[in-house]
Amino acid sequence: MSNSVEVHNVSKRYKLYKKNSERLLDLLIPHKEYGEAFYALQDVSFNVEKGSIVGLVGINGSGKSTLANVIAGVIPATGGHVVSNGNISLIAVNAGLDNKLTGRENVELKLLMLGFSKTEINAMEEEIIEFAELEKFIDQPVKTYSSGMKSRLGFSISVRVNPDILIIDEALSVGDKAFAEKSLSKMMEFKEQGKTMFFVSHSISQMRKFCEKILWLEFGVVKEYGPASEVLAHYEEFLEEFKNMSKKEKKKYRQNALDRQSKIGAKS
Ligand SMILES: Nc1ncnc2c1ncn2[C@@H]1O[C@H](COP(=O)(O)OP(=O)(O)OP(=O)(O)O)[C@@H](O)[C@H]1O
Repeated sequence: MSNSVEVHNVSKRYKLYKKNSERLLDLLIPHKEYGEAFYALQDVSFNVEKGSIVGLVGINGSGKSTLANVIAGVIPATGGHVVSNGNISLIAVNAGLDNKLTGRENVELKLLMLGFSKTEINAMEEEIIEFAELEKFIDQPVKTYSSGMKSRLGFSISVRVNPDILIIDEALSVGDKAFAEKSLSKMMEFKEQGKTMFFVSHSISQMRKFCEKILWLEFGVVKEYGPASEVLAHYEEFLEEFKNMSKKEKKKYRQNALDRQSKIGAKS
C-alpha cells in the first residue's frame, strides 16, 4: 500500500559516556564495551494506513522526536526497521537548515538536494518565501532568525516539495497563532489528498482537532496506540496523576524507566 508506514520493532540505542576518553576508547577498541547503553526507543511497533494522521504524545524525553527522525530516515534505528513507500519530509524547528546560509540559500540548497532543476527551483522559491512570510528577511543568515521564523521556513519548504508522508515535529508550537492556523489548513489539504501525516505536539487540543490516531510513548516504549479520543483521554488522566505526584514519586517513576532503558546486554 503506498504512503503507508509500518514500524517494526524499532529500537534506538545510544551510548552515554561519562568522559570523552570513554567515547574514544569505545570507537578504538571494538571488542570491549565502554559507556552505558541507553534506549531512547525500545521495540516500538505500529502500522499507519495511508491517509491517516497520527499524533505522537508523551512527556518530555519519551522519544517522540527520536521516533520522528527514525521514520524520516534522518537517524538510523539500531534495531528493527521502518517500511514506507512514499517520499517523507520531516519538519522540525531548525531541521535541515544551515545556520550560516541565508534563508534563500537554504531554500535553494534543500531543493537542489531533492533533485529539482534550477528552473523548477526558480519557480518554487518565491512561493516558499511568500508562504513563510519571510520576504524582508530571506537574504539574512538563518542564525539571525527566531525559532518561529526557522520553523516557518522549514514548514514552507516541506509543504511545497509536496511529500507523500509529512512529519511535523513541534514546528507549529513555536510560530505565531496566525501561521499555525495557516499551516493547519495546509495540513487539512494534504489530508484530503490522502497523504499520511505524523504530528508531534504538546498541544492536546491541536491533537484532538487534527489526529485520528495517537501513539503514546512513555520513555521509549509504546504505552498505547489507538483512536485519538480514547488514547488522549487516557493520556490526560496520566498527566493529571503525574502532576499530582510528589517529587519523590516522580523521581522513582523516572528511575524505574531509566533502569529499563539502560539495561545492558540487549543487542539492538
Ligand atoms: N544523541 C543522543 N545521545 C544520547 N541520548 C539522546 C540523544 N538524542 C536523544 N537522546 C535521549 O533520548 C531520549 C528521548 O529524546 P527525544 O528528544 O526523542 O524525546 P521527546 O519525547 O521528543 O522529548 P521532548 O518532548 O522533550 O521534545 C531522551 O532521554 C534524550 O536525552
